[in-house]
Amino acid sequence: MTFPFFMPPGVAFTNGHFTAENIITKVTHSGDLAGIFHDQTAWRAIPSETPIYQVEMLSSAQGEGELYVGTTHLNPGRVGDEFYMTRGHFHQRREQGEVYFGLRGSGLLLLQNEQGEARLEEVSPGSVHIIPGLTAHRLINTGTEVLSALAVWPSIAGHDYAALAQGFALRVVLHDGKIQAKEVQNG
Ligand SMILES: O=P(O)(O)OC[C@H]1O[C@](O)(CO)[C@@H](O)[C@@H]1O
Ligand SMILES: [Fe+2]
Repeated sequence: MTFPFFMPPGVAFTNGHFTAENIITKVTHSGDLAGIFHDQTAWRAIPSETPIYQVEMLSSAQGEGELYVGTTHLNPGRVGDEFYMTRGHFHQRREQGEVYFGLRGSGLLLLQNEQGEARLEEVSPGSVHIIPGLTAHRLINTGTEVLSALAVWPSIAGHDYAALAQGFALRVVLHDGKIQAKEVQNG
């Protein structure tokens, strides 16, 4: 399924018209991602206020059956040989899934189940991704422009970062000019 439309950053479609008042914007900087990237020396060399990604979401209702919608804009870049990525999370309510729609740029969606089995899906304009329940997810920008993806998820899902304190089972790096997924031995 390919969507012909592209929602520019900072403007959202709600109740049949575009408004900007009811958007919540959260920027994640390099300094917010301690321990996330493999090469800690390279990470420390990046100014902590360097923006890595920004999430704009609609301040919709909370509660059973309610949905959040948000767009993640992930900058291009690497920490050492590892591509910029989101922190990644399971949902607090593990059984809750999520849908991603690729809007701009090119990258990967890293999906990992509770048994530690990981897989990657390519994200590009028009791509659609079903994130099943019980599955951690992380967006990775392997391109040279901003990677933008719209996400829809249940407002009761919540974010469990602690469950991934050991990190994901795969890291995506640039090696000999090629994008490579490397298995992480010690998690
Ligand atoms: O919370 P993370 O792992 O930094 O991911 C960024 C955002 O991506 C989403 O999964 C979709 O926008 C949000 O729930 C999340 O806050
Ligand atoms: Fe999520």
